[in-house]
Amino acid sequence: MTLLDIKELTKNFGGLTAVSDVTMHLNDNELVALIGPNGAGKTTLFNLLTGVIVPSEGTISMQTDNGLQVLNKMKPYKVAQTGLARTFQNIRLFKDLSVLDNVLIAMTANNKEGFFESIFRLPSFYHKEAALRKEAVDLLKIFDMQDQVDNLAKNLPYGAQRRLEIVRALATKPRILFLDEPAAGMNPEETADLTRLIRQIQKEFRITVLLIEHDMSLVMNLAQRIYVLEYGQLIAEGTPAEIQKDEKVIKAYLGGES
Ligand SMILES: Nc1ncnc2c1ncn2[C@@H]1O[C@H](COP(=O)(O)OP(=O)(O)OP(=O)(O)O)[C@@H](O)[C@H]1O
Repeated sequence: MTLLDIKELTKNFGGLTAVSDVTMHLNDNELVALIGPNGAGKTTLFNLLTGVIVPSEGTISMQTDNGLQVLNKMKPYKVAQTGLARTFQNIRLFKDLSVLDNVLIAMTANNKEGFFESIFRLPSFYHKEAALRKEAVDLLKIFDMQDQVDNLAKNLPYGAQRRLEIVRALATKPRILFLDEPAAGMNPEETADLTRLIRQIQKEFRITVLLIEHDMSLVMNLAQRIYVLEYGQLIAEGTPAEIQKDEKVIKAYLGGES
């Protein structure tokens, strides 16, 4: 089933077309990669899909519990409520808060009830808080971070900060998770761990994952399907085996790296 449908999407910045007439889709519970050389328009596409910027043309529609919704002009928090979550290229944690608080904030951002319970500290507030804490710790366990719950985010090693970002995105219970260069700056061992984790969370939470990544071993190991962007245009779509053989891709991207 198609979960996210993107039709003829274009974004102009003045005279520059950063994303040009892109049509693509994401199916339920699939793991897709978006690759392309520097400046190809990958981050701009993520920003369009998550409501950070508004498209110049085209449509983005998402299959939600309330039927098909057009996301084009929605604010980012509204887009998030339809079930989209993302991480950013540069780490955006609350660095002076604990690991656990970072996750709890992400969880409660989507929790609309409980105003009076929390103001008056009713017993139900404490029950809910205990349940949320357990849920947060369970999530952190999957990422092998259960021993770091009380550490400040800023004191975590770099790889752990990146993992915490993914935990925070997952804490919002998304149907689609966008990961912007999740392995950037990681060493090979951390990248291998991350590859396993991404596969595990996609299966366990039955979510769709779209990731931007420059690390080709991660992409080829992990993705079921790959889209390739060059100068804002989609130049190829296919399985990792197909993409590795694609003449246009070799010329535009992979060829440049070998
Ligand atoms: N807010 C903006 N205003 C003007 N130009 C922009 C803006 N954001 C991006 N661009 C331009 O759009 C093009 C695409 O940039 P984008 O960051 O989306 O590429 P990318 O594929 O994510 O690159 P990288 O792999 O280096 O992160 C680039 O030429 C960039 O300079």
